[in-house]
Amino acid sequence: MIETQGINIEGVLTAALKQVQVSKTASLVSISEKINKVDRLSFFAAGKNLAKNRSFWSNADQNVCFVGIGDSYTLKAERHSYDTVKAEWKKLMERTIIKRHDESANTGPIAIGGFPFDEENETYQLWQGFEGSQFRIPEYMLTVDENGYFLTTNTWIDPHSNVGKLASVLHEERNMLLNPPPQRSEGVNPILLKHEVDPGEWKNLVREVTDYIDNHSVEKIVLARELQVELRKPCNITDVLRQLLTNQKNSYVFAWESEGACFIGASPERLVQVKNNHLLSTCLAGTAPRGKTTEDDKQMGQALLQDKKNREEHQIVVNMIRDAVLSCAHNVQIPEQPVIYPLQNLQHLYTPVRAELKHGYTLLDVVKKLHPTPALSGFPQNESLSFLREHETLERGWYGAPIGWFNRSFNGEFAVAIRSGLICDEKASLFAGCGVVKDSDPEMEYEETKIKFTPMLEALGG
Ligand SMILES: C=C(O[C@@H]1C=C(C(=O)O)C=C[C@H]1O)C(=O)O
Ligand SMILES: [Mg+2]
Repeated sequence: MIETQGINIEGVLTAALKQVQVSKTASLVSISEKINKVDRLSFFAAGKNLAKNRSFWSNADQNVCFVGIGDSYTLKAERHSYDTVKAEWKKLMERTIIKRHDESANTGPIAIGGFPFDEENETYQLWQGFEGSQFRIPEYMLTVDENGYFLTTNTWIDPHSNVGKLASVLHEERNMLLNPPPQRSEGVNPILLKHEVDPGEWKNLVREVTDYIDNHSVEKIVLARELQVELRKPCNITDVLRQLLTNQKNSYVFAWESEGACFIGASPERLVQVKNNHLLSTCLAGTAPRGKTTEDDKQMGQALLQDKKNREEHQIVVNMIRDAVLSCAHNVQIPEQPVIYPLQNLQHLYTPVRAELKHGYTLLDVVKKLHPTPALSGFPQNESLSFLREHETLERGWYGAPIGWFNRSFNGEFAVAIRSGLICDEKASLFAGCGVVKDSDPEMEYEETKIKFTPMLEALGG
């Protein structure tokens, strides 16, 4: 018999086998337990020996963290993603056997993944492996939260499974992950080449948008651009995560590997969190650099709070999120004025939105209502999306889209995947955008996007 930290895996699987032999269908078995402290990045790095696809998520307060190794199941949807994912997840949960030996709300079968920025977009040159919406339940998932460290093991069992063999494989792999060799940074991997994709054309497009806003009933359009980077050696994702976690406070840090590529970033923008019907969303738009001295910095923050153009950019987001949240929640609370949200390289205008979800709505319904907010597409949503489809040459893929997780009862959280990049070996494409309103100046918007590349550039060693 194999015992791990008080949990008898073979026993759990034997009981599960009896169940599936009665139902005659395969089931996902999800076993979670409390474990001793393990370094999250060492766990992530050790996972490379076991599986191609790893996932990483840390919330902005760094008190909820998931590290996923492999996929025991991947949910994919190309169309009507939110409804499809929701329905498929419910079906999967009905045939999942859950054994929990812990007190955390963040263990058991958890789906980690993302939606595309625009479902209508079907050209996937850059984004191979990230087609449509994809959520995975990792084979092994480390949870780190306020209650401690937990391991969830997710495995399939069918009426013919050899439980003894399965248990011994799981045991061996878990041992490997839970006793990882200590991780040290591989050192600097210098950036050899930086290539901004058509900056001149991009500034022209900003001008075109301001003209367009003057002549149409559109208030804001968010334009994004790409910076291509080449490193000396293939990128070490663990090192990039370490940099982001250390330097980008107040940010969600995420990584999602697929087909040899990794989408990774440190986003300050919460889309929505749902915890037992409590909803928390965020309006984040309006940007200024950080000052060099404390005095300077404070003054720049004050100037941002009073700047007409940035306040307009921000207010458009607040209005839309308020309407979207009102349609599915009550007790909606939104402060009158934004405050400053400070980041390592820049500061934003920030307004939190709190509410109670109405009966019948889930996290995914709210994501559907919110995405894309005017912080990422513009306003009105349809008009700005049509403009982007016609004029933006960048393939946004998962950039600017909801990325996050949810559990069996649809508690979870999504961030907006900005300050991010897609890395494949020694090559990376970084993305940054900005809200263009009628008073936008192409040069200033260009500078704004330039600073938005810095979190990823610094993390890559530039
Ligand atoms: C689009 C991005 O950021 C968004 C645009 C902002 C702005 O224009 O002021 C600020 C925060 C984000 O909502 C990005 O970082 O790529
Ligand atoms: Mg802006």
